[in-house]
Amino acid sequence: MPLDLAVDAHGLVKTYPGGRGQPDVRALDGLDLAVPAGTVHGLLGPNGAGKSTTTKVLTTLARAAEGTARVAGFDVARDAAAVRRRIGYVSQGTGADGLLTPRENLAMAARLRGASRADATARARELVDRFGLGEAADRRTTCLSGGTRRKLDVALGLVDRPQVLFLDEPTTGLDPEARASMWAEIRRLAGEDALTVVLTTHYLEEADRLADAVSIVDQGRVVVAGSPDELKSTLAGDTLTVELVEPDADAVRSAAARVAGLDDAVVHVEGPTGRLVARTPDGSAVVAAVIAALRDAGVRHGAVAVSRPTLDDVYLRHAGRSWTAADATSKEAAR
Ligand SMILES: Nc1ncnc2c1ncn2[C@@H]1O[C@H](COP(=O)(O)OP(=O)(O)OP(=O)(O)O)[C@@H](O)[C@H]1O
Repeated sequence: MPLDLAVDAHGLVKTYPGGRGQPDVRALDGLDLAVPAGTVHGLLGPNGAGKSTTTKVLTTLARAAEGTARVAGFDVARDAAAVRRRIGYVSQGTGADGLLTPRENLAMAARLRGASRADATARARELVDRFGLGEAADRRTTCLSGGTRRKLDVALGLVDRPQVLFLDEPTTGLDPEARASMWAEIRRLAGEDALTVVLTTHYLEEADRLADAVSIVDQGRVVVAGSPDELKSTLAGDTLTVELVEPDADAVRSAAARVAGLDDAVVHVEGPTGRLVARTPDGSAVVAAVIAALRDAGVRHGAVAVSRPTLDDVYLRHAGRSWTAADATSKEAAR
């Protein structure tokens, strides 16, 4: 493995038993991942894409049936203990004891990892300062806001001074202000300590704003990887979005197919409303033709927008379905 890769994984496969006579679930289906040391890497994918399973394999909590992975220079299967000494892992649930204060939680975590009482107290103080926990550091953890509790979770992942920190959905459930504050914190951590951060997220905006590079995961594979800007710049042209009223999806699709210069058209219907999203080399040149084609097909429409590519469009191009549709499908499947 090149020394500058903090994570280097090839062909990871992991299946879970389906249960109740259902077929097995292939959660990872040949997943590759390369994360340069000192960077923030986003594992981005809709619900059920395989992000958490990837994190579990890389943190030695689960074993892949096939493939290899090295983290901080060590093989996750053969040198699991060496990997564990070099990583921090913050899962989706909290690891903090609600009855203790953040300071006590941090000191206890350090003690559990073998620190003397004095060292544990000093490490807790350092992390309290670093995360700006202030007076919240000495209040019972259950009394804190969601954002502060999540910061404590991240601080707990850093008690052991890891080289690689894995964060599973660090901002799910946080309000926009707490989310922005967490983003700033993660960026600062990576910048100041040459720490490598691998975070899973299903927020496109989070990956776009925070990550040096992203791997877009879909159905257990990485469908495309690169910096958010690189990925977006591979998509020339514009995205055209037309809001629809009580649409008949087939009629919209065939209307879109009749418009020259409209690619990757996807129709998303949600109850009485819907949306047509398509790629086009020049949005302003096709707007009139799209509206005319929809009218001819008897489809009522609302606002029409032309925008520059987003990561949503990158996902659409590489996964063959829109992000919203993929998320909706996996939520449906989970019911
Ligand atoms: N313990 C398990 N037993 C059976 N199936 C599982 C188990 N854990 C995950 N799966 C399935 O494996 C697939 C990948 O799940 P995973 O949790 O890795 O996805 P994810 O991208 O992290 O999704 P989310 O954002 O919802 O956490 C899904 O189909 C999921 O239902």
